[in-house]
Amino acid sequence: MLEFSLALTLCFIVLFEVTYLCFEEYRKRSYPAGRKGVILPPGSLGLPIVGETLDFARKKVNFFREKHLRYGRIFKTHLFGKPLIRVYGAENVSRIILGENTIVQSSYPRSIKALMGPNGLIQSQGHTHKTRKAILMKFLSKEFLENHIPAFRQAIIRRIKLWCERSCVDIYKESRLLFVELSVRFLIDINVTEEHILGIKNELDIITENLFVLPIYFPGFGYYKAFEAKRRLKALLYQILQNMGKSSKSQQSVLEAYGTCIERDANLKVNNELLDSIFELLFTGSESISTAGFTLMYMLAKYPNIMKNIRESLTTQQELPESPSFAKTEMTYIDAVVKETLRILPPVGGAFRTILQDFELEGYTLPKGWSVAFSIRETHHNDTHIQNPMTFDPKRWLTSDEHVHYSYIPFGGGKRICPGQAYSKTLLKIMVTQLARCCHIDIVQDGELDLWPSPRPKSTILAHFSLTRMLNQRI
Ligand code: HEM
Repeated sequence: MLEFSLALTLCFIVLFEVTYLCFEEYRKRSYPAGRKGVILPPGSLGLPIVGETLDFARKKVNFFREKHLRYGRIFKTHLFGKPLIRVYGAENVSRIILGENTIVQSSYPRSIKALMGPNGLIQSQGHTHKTRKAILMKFLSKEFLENHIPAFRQAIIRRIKLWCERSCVDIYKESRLLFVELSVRFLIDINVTEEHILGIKNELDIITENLFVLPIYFPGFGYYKAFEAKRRLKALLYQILQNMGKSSKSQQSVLEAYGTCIERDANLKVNNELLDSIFELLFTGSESISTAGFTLMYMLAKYPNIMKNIRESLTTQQELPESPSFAKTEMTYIDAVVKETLRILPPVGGAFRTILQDFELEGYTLPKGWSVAFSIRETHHNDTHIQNPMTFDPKRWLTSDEHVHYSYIPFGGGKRICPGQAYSKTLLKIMVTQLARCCHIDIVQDGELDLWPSPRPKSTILAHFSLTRMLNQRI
């Protein structure tokens, strides 16, 4: 009898959910139709509820490419249960970025929101977002980073030495390990053990692999695996934070900043909110930068002339990355290599927003309640302000004035601009400098790249690192 009532209740819940989804679907699809003057962007909303998600899952990046080729810079579709408008191009992107909190609001797919939890920066809005971000930006600023440059440099050199001792190296995997290590040491504690770093990296890997999945919390499903990995990771962080306190004051600062910001107990008492925030920072702080580290190493190995140019461009001053001038703003050849790699292979392909009120782009209405995504990758590859966009040419940033606002946006812009921009550029520059000064990189096993959700090898890419000069040597 009990089983029968349970089954009946379950049926009722499922029926209710399906009816609700159908109603929501109908409401969203029909919302703008029939209203005078409303012209929706071209494209198709596909099947009810699933929309065009299945087609997208099959084609990934080619899905967007094909649609943009067919419809131009703006089209409508229906992905992950929501109608979506996708745009690219400096003018469209700037309208969306600058419209934060007025016409649009930052939003992430449901699976990411649930994983990150409500306590972090990415889900906060308005005043809370502004305060948290200001504090974080201060501790990730160039000035603050300069104190840490010698420590970063040592950690990078140590990894490069290990790569040179091996016959070949999986550059994607090693880049992840390097940047997870740097994030953990910088954001949490310099003294974290190698074993803990490996543990954190393994859990982050599971989360990354299961980020864009159906939100089904049941053993065996990707969503469940990601949540379990987050639970284990938080337990690991708890252990590390409990044992902390012996590390240097400057190393505690990022943590302190976040702790204060969420009104943590003054003497480093670890609570769930703090763990969620540290988790978000660790995740965002190692995900995109390790992709950038991988693509940079790949480009350096693929284009030996770029390595040669970097070596030639290194003056004695620039060879010492711990010198303050390293973090200055003038464009050097190394800056240009980093910048061009982030342009041609942006680690974050685009960003999502929820539309708060109807507005127009290119003569089309973007209706309230729908999602809009601006594409960073398509803007970098197709924007008319950039000449020969598919050519990898770092020199373009030295010789011409190609930078038109919002045609180059690897870190986004406006209120939601990436707070890790200075941190990432500094670390990537140190890595490139050390590699160019002391190493020769040969690809031993090449392969194609997948661009969704971020650039990564379809199958393992192996490289051989050989020392051409002693690391750690100042000349
Ligand atoms: C090459 C490396 C990186 C790239 C290309 C990158 C890219 C981006 C982009 C495009 C956004 C904006 C998303 C949007 O507009 O919705 C963003 C946001 C964010 N990034 Fe990064 N990121 C990188 C490294 C980092 C690092 C190292 C950290 C942390 C230390 C970090 C933390 C964040 C956070 C917390 C946000 C959300 C900001 C907000 O909502 O206000 N990122 N990132």
